[in-house]
Amino acid sequence: MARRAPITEQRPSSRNLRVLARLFAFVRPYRAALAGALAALLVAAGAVLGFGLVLQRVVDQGLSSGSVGALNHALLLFLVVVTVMAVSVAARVYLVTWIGERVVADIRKAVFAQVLRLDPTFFEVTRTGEVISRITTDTSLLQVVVGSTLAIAARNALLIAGGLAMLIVTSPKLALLVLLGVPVVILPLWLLGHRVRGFSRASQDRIADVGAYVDEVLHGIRTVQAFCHEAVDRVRYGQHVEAAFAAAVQRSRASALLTALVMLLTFGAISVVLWVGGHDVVAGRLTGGELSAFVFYAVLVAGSVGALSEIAGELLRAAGATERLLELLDTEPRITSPVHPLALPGPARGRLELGRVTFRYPSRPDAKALDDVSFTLEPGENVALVGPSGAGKSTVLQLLLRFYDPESGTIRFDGVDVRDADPRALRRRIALVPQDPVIFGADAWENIRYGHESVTDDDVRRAAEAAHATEFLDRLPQGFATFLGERGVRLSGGQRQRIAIARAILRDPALLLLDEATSALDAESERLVQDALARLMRHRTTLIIAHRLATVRRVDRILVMDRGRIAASGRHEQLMAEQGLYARLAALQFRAMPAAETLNAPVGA
Ligand SMILES: Nc1ncnc2c1ncn2[C@@H]1O[C@H](COP(=O)(O)OP(=O)(O)OP(=O)(O)O)[C@@H](O)[C@H]1O
Repeated sequence: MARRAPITEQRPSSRNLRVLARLFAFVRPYRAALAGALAALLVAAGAVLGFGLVLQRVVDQGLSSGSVGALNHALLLFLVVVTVMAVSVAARVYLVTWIGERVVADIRKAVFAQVLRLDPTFFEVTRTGEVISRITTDTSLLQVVVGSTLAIAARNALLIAGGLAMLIVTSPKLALLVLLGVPVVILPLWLLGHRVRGFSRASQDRIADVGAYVDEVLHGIRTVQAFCHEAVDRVRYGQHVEAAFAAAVQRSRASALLTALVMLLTFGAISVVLWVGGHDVVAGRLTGGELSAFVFYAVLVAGSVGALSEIAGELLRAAGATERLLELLDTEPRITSPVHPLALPGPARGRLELGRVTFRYPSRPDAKALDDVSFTLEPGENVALVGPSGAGKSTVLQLLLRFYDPESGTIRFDGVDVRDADPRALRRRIALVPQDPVIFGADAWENIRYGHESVTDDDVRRAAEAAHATEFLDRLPQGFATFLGERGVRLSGGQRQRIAIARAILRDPALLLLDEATSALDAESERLVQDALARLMRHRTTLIIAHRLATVRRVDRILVMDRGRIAASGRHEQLMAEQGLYARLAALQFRAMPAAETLNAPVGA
């Protein structure tokens, strides 16, 4: 369980704004809804500003004049403004949330589709938990931002602009006073706000650590328990949690201080305005209504400035999340289809040719996993790969499926260099029966049909019969409709293999890749699996990583691999007679464990 590097570090915020602009590309398809939301936003902001005027009327005409009619009139106006505001706010909330949810749904789909395109190298250098967190947490963060924060920001910006205008209209002198006071209020808040944001980021990173640790431990929970490692994990997890707590406390402290400062400074400023304005009212230079309206606008502007600075942090966080998502969307898979892929000749014959293939795993550039490997599989030929652990057998299969490209040399399938073909077309002609087949959380029909959705139930059943899988599938509670996989019925190793064989039978591939299970099955399962495999391999080009004597005896040819090279090739008897690596492996294994018949233990053990 090696720790792998996170994909991105935090970047400076100047890039973040550009990133938010790119996010707009996802909003563009919903222009109509966006226009509606903007209109609602403008009307609502207008209504709020209108309140000040209504207030001024209520005080000057209703209250000061003592006329009940004027008061009624002013309050009626008040009700009209309230209604307009309520309706426009409702429209704004609905439309903006809708856009947010819609955009996030689109981004989730785009990111997931992208992740499915990426090649194994990406997953080797990226923690799975991190990819999952990008698709879930990062997109949720975006949803909050697109679905509310951005609208709140726009609303506050409008209120600030409109409020300032109304301040000037109501009393230019007091407005000038307020404007002079703004830097005094804003500067300390801005400075402290900056610190709070830094703490928030630190706190988020700590929370990500907590998540990553849980992910790692839960994935390896059986190993953790088998090695009685729980106490160590408990302590380490505790440390991560405490670090997250400490970071959160630091953030809360700064943010509490910020809140107090906001209140003191804004209300202090308002009291100065009230004091100066009050003198003007007493001297008759200003009406009571004007002063009321002025204070209303001043509070509105100050509140909006405060709200804007608060959500600035959230916007930055969202910019970070967006950047990580966009980076994922921009990642180009290393294995791609050429612009004009060569069609593989039809009908498929299943001829395979490796010419001087050398390959290193991108994550281990210092070691050659395959070193100048050449061999040919003629159509219909059954060939076994044997060799000690780490010899490169699985690597050959990975390259044939084109999960990686060789560093030098070529791989030809039916005469076409696999790099010139569409990888999907190539993979459709190949079936892989892995050592430990994956069973998905679906019923048996779907598990066998996997990747071959168009075939009928009858075909699935026939494949299952040929794979000796009907025997156990029919005995399940709901037969083939029984839910298998993680949260369904757990299948035994032999049963999983037979499902995988049924899958391969259904694909009817030109090339069959088989990674024989190392663990010994009971005699009955073993016989059924071997029998199913034998049928599948008949008249079909097959490359099999063989661990069993029964298998190597049956194949046309054996390739012995050692340290990334082909050390020898031939039939079992021939290789035994050569007294080389194969004979040594065989002697060690067959003498020690004649029943298990395992071939690929380390040499010289
Ligand atoms: N994803 C990977 N990244 C880096 N190195 C790898 C990766 N997979 C395998 N290797 C290395 O490549 C070499 C060949 O590995 P490979 O899995 O092909 O051996 P193998 O013959 O199939 O062994 P086994 O019988 O134990 O499965 C080994 O040294 C292994 O450590």
